[in-house]
Amino acid sequence: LQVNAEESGDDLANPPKVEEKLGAVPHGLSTDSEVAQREAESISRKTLRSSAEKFEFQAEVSRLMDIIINSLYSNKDIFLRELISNASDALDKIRFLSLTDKEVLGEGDTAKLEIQIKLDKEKKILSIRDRGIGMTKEDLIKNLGTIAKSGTSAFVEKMQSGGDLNLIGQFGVGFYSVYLVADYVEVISKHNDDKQYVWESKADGAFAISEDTWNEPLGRGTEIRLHLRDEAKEYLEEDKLKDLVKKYSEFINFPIYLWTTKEVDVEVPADEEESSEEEESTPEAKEDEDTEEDEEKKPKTKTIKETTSEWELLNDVKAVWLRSPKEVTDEEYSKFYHSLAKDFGDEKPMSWSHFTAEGDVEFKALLFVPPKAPHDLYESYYNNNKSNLKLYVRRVFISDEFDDLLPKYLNFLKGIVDSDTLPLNVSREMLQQHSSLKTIKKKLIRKALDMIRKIAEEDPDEYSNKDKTDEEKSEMAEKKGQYAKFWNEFGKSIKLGIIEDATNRNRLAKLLRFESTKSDGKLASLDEYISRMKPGQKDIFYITGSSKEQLEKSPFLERLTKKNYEVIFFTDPVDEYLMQYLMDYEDKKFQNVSKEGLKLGKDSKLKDLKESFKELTDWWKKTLSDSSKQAYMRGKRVLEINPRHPIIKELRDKVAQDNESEGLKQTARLVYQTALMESGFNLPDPKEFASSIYRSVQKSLDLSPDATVEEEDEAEDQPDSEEKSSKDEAEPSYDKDEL
Ligand SMILES: Nc1ncnc2c1ncn2[C@@H]1O[C@H](COP(=O)(O)OP(=O)(O)OP(=O)(O)O)[C@@H](O)[C@H]1O
Repeated sequence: LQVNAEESGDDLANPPKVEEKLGAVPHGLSTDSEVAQREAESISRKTLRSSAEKFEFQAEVSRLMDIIINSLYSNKDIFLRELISNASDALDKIRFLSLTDKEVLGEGDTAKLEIQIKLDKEKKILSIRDRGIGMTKEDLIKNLGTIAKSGTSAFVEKMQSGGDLNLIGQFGVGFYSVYLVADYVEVISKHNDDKQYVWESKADGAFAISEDTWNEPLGRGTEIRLHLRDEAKEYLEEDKLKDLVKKYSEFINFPIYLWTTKEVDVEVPADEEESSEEEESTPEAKEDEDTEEDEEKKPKTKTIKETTSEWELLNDVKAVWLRSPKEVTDEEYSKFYHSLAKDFGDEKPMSWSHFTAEGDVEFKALLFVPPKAPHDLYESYYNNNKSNLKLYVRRVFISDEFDDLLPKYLNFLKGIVDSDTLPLNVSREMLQQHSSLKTIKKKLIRKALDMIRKIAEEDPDEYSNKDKTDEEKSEMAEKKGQYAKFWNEFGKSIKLGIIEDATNRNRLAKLLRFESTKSDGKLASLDEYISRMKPGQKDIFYITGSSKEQLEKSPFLERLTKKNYEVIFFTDPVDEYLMQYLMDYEDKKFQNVSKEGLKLGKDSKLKDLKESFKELTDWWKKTLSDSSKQAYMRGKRVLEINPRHPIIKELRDKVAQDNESEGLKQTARLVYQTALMESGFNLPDPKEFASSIYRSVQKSLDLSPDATVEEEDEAEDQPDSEEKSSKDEAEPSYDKDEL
């Protein structure tokens, strides 16, 4: 008998009620046994189970809950999407584990990856259940109360300064929004590694945990029961819940079911007495006796109302990124972004890029530029490589914390990547090492930078739209000011990109914006700067400082503005650092106008040349003095250098082209090293070497010191000291006599 009982799963000491076995009692909602237990303990919703283990919430969490429970915030709906999103995350986690171990899913209903919502109008309970990963006792204690996440205090601060509760999900504390609508909450959870537990709290500073011996076993997963406040009764209406799921959770990748109850008309056999009574009491029946007689031969039926319940699927499980971009509307993209980014503000994403990459590595991706930067974008910038992209492999969610899918400076982007090329049944660590990731990253960067460039191109404030049709112009009007908005939110990321990403430096420099002496209070780009350069102006001038106002008073600036040169204001603390990396743009060098010895116009080339040779000569002299007797002896056999020497010729050509990539200094060093090698380490006489190269290069550039050091009109305007230093520099500092 016992063996049979075990097989059937029945507990003889505690036989389940017939209704439970048939599933007539809505799953997991308060059962009679629980009510009985609670009544026996004389516990009302005002007290927690006396037998439970009690815990105090961490102080910040407690403050957060106080804020939520006392909030007058009118949009209380948000709790549902937060719970559904948590349920979906838990399902993603178990599905991921099942890739390498099928057993974890269990069998029968437990293996169904779905979300169920049930309402109990009588007891005013709304419950949401998932068959996700579940929580162990320890998880319940840590996740729902004792470990405050970094977002907790940030969110509390935000709320205290009038922030929007709607953004709760972005701070990673979405669960607590349940207290917008409930005054008592139970979380029943079963993890594969532990027993089933109940967490409960009235948001009064404490929560309790008990091993669950009275509810229906969940198999695996979590059920959240919200005991709704009186003023939140609307969440017991099926239609309200259907609307909310449609509105907020349309893009959840697991089926969401609602247990719906309907009254339907059912034909049932009418009983004999009833039908004869009816016949007698109906006068018309007598009149139509003939017809009635005919009908009497048929079985008598009647229509009655019957209540039936069934699971109704509320969402269409579709992956937006798998659809063709032509089929997806702007509104759908926008809604998908909100659900993906847990950003339920009113604003649309600034832009998106939906594409399929083909070739060796195939993947689909959908990237978004959010309307606003998240609160903690730069907080842990230097030790956080995690991108905000969700990685899927063949529709299966793998991770949203994948390292290095995008470079750090693009971490403000949100989106998903779904690859068919990556393997499914390997660990996250192995996937992280997969060679295809490099290709994916490269393509994502390219697409991301294109998407940002388009924000600028479509912004009428950025480019003249005189060649556009009226229709195009009205479309563009919507995008007015978008790039300035982008720059305001994410400009720093672009600057960090210029610093970190040498490969894409030029592309990123195109996206750079700044104010300048000629930008008229607006933002300007480097291309605009170049288009306004004076004839003969070779360099891009900039000045750095803490504010535009302070810089406008700078005497260095005055010298240039007098001559109508445009000067860029770099006022962000990161700009100094940025300019160490951004050496040139479109063959134009950047010149800091507050550096000593600034030359305007073509003389800067000569200055560079002189600097190169001075450096070269210094280095040379040092080499000579450092070298041993042997080197000195070698040096005595002087290498004959003449202008026709191939190395000298190469140097001349490079200087004449003003080859930016090599740089004069590097070229000079290179030439000297090569000369050394070629001469078999016979060191030439430094004086002779320097002045002969100098002379020959000068000749080829036709730069006679006297004629070119200063533009004539400039010399007049120079303050005395600068004039002097310019003149000094006019003499080659490594002329024979000086050396
Ligand atoms: N249904 C659930 N199944 C399993 N674990 C859950 C469930 N709901 C919540 N949790 C756990 O509780 C934690 C806290 O949830 P909470 O909603 O406050 O934050 P979050 O899910 O991390 O972030 P967000 O609010 O952005 O969704 C989660 O990180 C998760 O570990």
